[in-house]
Amino acid sequence: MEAKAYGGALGFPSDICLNKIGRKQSAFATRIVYGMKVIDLQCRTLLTAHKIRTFMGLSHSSTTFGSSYSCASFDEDWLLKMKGDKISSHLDGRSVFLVGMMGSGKTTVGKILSEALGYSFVDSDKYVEQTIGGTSVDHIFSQCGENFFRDYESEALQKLSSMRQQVVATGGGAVVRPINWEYMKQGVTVYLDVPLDALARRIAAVGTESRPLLHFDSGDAYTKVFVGLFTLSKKRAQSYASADVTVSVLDIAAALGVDDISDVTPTAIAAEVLVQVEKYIHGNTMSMQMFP
Ligand SMILES: Nc1ncnc2c1ncn2[C@@H]1O[C@H](COP(=O)(O)OP(=O)(O)OP(=O)(O)O)[C@@H](O)[C@H]1O
Ligand SMILES: O=C(O)C1=C[C@@H](O)[C@@H](O)[C@H](O)C1
Repeated sequence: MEAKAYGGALGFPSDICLNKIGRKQSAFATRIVYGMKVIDLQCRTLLTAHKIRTFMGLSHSSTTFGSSYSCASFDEDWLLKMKGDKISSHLDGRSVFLVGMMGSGKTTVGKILSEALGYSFVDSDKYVEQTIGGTSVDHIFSQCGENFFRDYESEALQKLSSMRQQVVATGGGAVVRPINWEYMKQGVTVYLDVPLDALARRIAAVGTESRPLLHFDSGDAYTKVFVGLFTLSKKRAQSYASADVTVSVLDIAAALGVDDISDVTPTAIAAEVLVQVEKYIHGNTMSMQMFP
């Protein structure tokens, strides 16, 4: 959706994608990325984005980049990249492991995050599938059982933990084996905390074919998925809490002032991950300085 915003007041035309939510998200990304310099940066960013687009011959389009979410606009991506470059240097090559329930956005957010950090993206479920000759997770579960899958999952995490500069989207159940934490803690672990209701809505919408622990034969998809997720989350809550960093989508929605958390874009979540990872790294550095 196109909208004249900000730019007009500055004396240049703006066609940046800013609908009602998009405007809030864009402001939010700016705010959380750069703290107090909000207004100044919004203006500079939009001006820069405008200049770059003019240079690229895009000044009359409402192009969005890298995402099917219409609010992930050019300025957000640019800000995210700036922030990602900074955090990347602090991470010193350490990987980021995203943990969370099925459907929490580890893959979607992880891809955005990896681009911002200049890291590779790996999906540990896909890694396991490739190791076992392209067999799907669903097929592995049905033919060989969950334990068989978990063994390969642990092996995958061990291998991935020895690599650097990767954003790893782990399987939803990777947190249940304590040994996996030893592997993942070679990097920074981030828990994406999304309410079960939103997860159930997302998963019911796409189906459960690729999610063997949530299979159902018939009936109301949402309710069955919700009940399945509820049971799993009860068992896993403590494990997820072991992550170095928690990013709560509810908190982001509250900061944005939006009622429906489905209005919180993956880009806004990725931005918040960067902010929380930075805090975590600084906290660790400070305590190392205080207690040498
Ligand atoms: N912030 C978001 N808002 C709305 N939908 C989202 C958001 N993030 C992810 N989704 C959608 O939710 C579904 C699940 O996302 P994704 O595959 O990234 O989750 P996941 O944590 O990797 O899941 P799994 O562990 O089952 O592989 C996808 O259809 C995706 O498009
Ligand atoms: O939550 C889980 O236990 C799972 C999540 C998926 O990512 C897959 O790893 C598999 O379907 C199991």
